[in-house]
Amino acid sequence: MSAPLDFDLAQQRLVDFAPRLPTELLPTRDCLGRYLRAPLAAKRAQPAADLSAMDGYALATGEAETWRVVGESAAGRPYPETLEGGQAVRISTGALMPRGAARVLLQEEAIVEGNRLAIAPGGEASERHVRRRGFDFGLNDVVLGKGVRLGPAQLALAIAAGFGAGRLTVGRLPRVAVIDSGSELTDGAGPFTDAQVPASNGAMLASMARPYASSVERIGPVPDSMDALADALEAASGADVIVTSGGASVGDHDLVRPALEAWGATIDFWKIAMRPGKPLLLARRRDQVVLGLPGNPVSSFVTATLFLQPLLRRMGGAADPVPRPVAMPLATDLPQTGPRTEFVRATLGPEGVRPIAQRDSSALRSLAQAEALIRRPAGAAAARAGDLVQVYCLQNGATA
Ligand SMILES: Nc1nc2c(c(=O)[nH]1)N[C@H]1C(S)=C(S)[C@@H](COP(=O)(O)OP(=O)(O)OC[C@H]3O[C@@H](n4cnc5c(N)ncnc54)[C@H](O)[C@@H]3O)O[C@H]1N2
Ligand code: MOO
Repeated sequence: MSAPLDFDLAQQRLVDFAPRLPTELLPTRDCLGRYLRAPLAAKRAQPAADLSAMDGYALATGEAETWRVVGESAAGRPYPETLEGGQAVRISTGALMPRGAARVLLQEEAIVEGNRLAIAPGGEASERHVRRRGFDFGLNDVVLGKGVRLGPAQLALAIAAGFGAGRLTVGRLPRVAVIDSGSELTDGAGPFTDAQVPASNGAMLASMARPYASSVERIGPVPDSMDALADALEAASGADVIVTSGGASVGDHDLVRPALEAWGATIDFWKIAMRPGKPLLLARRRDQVVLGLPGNPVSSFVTATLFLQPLLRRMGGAADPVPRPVAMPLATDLPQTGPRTEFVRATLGPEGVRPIAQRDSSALRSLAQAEALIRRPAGAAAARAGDLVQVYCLQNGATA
């Protein structure tokens, strides 16, 4: 029996193994959640000209005690003339600085009588209130790199860079099929016998895949038989990624691995030195990737966070598909760890990250409370409150 693979090596192997799907040219408005497959160079500068950052008055360059207000520069309606010495214009936030002006006086610091303008005691006209042309980005600057995910802020940047009515080169997202496997599983409405278990993993995994997939199909639940698994794999033949849950361990009814081999898949790895999630399996048949996740619900969730979502991100074109932990102080002590990298459910608070006492890998209530996973190295000594630990923040839905 081969030793379980080291966690980091396994994650790296998955990233290297993942095939990149072809690119598509999509209207920018349809690109939310896609990964750029080519760097984006700005088609305009932002701002395109010097702007006022505040509401007030743009003052002509040169010294003066008072100024004459000769007009207005409003957003979208610039002042058309060049300011002469001693002249000023009313200006709004975002409006173009007129030619011949370099400083803005805040309206709170202005004394205005008719069209005469003076600086109030303690006030100061300043270049700090001017946003310089191109300070955010210049023409042809690369504003978004290859492999960046287009979330709301990135889409706003692409639109500001001149691509609002254009198209972007993005990766196609994978089609995903999720198979719940286990003869105890049911998706019926009940009443349930004691031997039946609602197939909750399928719904959980499908919702974890959805942001990174073009479609998610659920298959099953499938009973523990080679024939039923063969039929389910066949039904998933249109998917780029097949995710199974359950039947991954070593019991007599754990048939996912032999069923995959009988179906013609090549197993890349099976078993990782992580807790929970040891019986994780990665396989491939032609262009299809199969990720076999353990059936215990917490093991399924943890491996989906650390392997399934990175796999989907990578196939969709992500440059940086693996979630990165951040260092946070522990709110309470943690015991030493065993021979596997451990992932401990936790909540977040002002004092740091607080481990949840319930560690059983089937316990869904504690999973539903979790806002984070603490990552602890294999063979680590006990940790004390206040020690820094590595933390993955989860988008797990329980808090606002
Ligand atoms: N002798 C050994 N036994 C086990 C080992 C081992 O190394 N030697 N590994 C343990 C570990 S670690 C895990 S994790 C489990 C996972 O094994 P499987 O992937 O084969 O999972 P199942 O046995 O099919 O199910 C485990 C548990 O989860 C429930 N389950 C399964 N699928 C779903 C689903 N879709 N929705 C909700 N709940 C599900 C299932 O009913 C079981 O209770 O094996 C250990 N055993
Ligand atoms: O490693 Mo299994 O995934 O306990 O729980």
